[in-house]
Amino acid sequence: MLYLASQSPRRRELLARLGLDFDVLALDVPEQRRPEESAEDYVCRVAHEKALAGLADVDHDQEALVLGADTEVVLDDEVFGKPADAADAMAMLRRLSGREHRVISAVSLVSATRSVQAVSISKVTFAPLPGTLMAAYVAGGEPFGKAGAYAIQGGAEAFVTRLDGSYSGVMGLPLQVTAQLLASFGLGPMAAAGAGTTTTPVEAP
Ligand SMILES: Cc1cn([C@H]2C[C@H](O)[C@@H](COP(=O)(O)OP(=O)(O)OP(=O)(O)O)O2)c(=O)[nH]c1=O
Repeated sequence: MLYLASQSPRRRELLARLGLDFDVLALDVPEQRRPEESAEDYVCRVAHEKALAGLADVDHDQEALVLGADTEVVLDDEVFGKPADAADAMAMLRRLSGREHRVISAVSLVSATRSVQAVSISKVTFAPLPGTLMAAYVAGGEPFGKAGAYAIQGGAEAFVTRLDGSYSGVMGLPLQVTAQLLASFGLGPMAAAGAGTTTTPVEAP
């Protein structure tokens, strides 16, 4: 059985697009970057910890395959997670306004015997955002529960002047690399098609 170790409705919606049956596990894994840890290492570690926590949760199922993912917005080397409150959301949007940032999304897939992971890094550029626009966006509530205080799949699509990378990755689950990871377990559209891969999933430590 495939399990999605995530409370994110976006991840549920995106994974469903691959046409697989899966169950959702509600877990709460702490997200705290370690001193000296690079942004990319941090995102990969958290995705892997979510998958491992999910695997522990379904230890009754010997056939379990668990997918964990993490998404963070990174400006220079600063990681923007989900905003704590409206002031925090405003501060993040002000920093992102008129600049390019990265969105790092990592995916980890674990079974009792094997684990693989992949990371997707997208570059997103925001137009300069008027203060009134940011204030209205925050007041509308969309920033909450979203890394970097925005949703590309929502009103923030109008902020984006350039996206270089994976739209689904920015939304929370990069579907191309996810399909590749699933194919390495013989699942999903890329396995069914016997498709070649452009990125080799790496065995997780
Ligand atoms: C940048 C961006 C993020 N997001 C969301 C995706 C994720 O849900 C969230 C990043 O937080 P995460 O900590 O990656 O995920 P989560 O806490 O929502 O869910 P879980 O840990 O249970 O898997 O931000 C968008 O929906 N749209 C966007 O454009």
